[in-house]
Amino acid sequence: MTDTVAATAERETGPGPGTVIETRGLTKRYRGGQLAVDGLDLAVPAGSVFGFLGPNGSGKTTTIRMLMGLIAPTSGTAHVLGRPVPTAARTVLPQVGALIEGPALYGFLTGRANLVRFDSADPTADPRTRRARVESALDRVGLAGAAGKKAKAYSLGMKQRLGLAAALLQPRSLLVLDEPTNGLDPQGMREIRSLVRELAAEGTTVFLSSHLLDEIEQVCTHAAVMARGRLVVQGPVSALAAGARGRLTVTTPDPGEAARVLAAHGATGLVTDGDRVSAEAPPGEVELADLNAALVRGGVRVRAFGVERASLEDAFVALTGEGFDVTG
Ligand SMILES: Nc1ncnc2c1ncn2[C@@H]1O[C@H](COP(=O)(O)OP(=O)(O)OP(=O)(O)O)[C@@H](O)[C@H]1O
Repeated sequence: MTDTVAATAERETGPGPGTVIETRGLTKRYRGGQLAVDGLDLAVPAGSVFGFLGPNGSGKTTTIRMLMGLIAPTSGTAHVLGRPVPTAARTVLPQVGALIEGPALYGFLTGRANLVRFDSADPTADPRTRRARVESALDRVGLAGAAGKKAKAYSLGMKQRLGLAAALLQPRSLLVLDEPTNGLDPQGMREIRSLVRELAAEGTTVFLSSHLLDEIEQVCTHAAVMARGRLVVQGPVSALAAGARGRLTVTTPDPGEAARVLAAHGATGLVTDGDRVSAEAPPGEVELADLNAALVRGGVRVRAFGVERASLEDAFVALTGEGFDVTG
């Protein structure tokens, strides 16, 4: 209700003060005719870690490229930090750190020398304080020890961190990261995720795309879900997951009987897997204790009984009717 009122007010006055990225009807049709992004209305709140989630090909990179002024939308509008893009891209983008499609590094230069190069390419960067900025960015991403090595000797994770260091040479109000953990090993993923959390704790809004649901659940406060170029849903991660009901799971040596009793009590979506029987969690008015009592009355020996919290994956499946490639 409140959201509707706020959304209406926003529509009349342009982007809200607390919104760092906002799009209206943003659409991109590539020259070949492919409709990559279709009428996208995105609202990224300031201070959020915003996950832009969707399977490969759902339009995430195309959206990010429009937000960064790299390609023009076919129709619709986009505002970044309150300014329209691509029109105001030159004034707004210096405040945005971006890591898109892997950093452009020179393999024959050291990590440090790569950063010096990035910093020198920034006309607003004072050369007298360059060294300090570079060292602080290296330190920030945990590369101070490896700064003297050539970039071609870096692991993928280190290259990704060097790219982030480049994005962090200047203080940024917004970081836009396209699949920042793609191709990284679990350790590399953990490092990037903890860095994202640290940056967010300092007040930087982070917008990151991912096709990994568990990643979004681990680091993001908010998320938008894309499927085939369209926005499926957006909002706080907790609310998205809560939108899907969890699953009731019974562990028992009598799974056949348990399934029969649950079905007799109206349970739907029954799945039996060894000694575990699960079903859609019943609606709120059904008292779980009564269901458990019915199982016991029916002669089912219950080892464990409970409702598992719904995950964002459950929400995605419920919303799109599609499975999700969770492991990448
Ligand atoms: N330059 C292009 N010309 C034509 N079609 C394109 C172009 N770039 C992307 N597409 C198509 O647009 C759709 C959306 O692609 P996009 O790269 O934005 O998705 P994505 O969600 O970022 O996926 P991925 O993670 O695989 O990059 C896909 O069907 C893709 O094939």
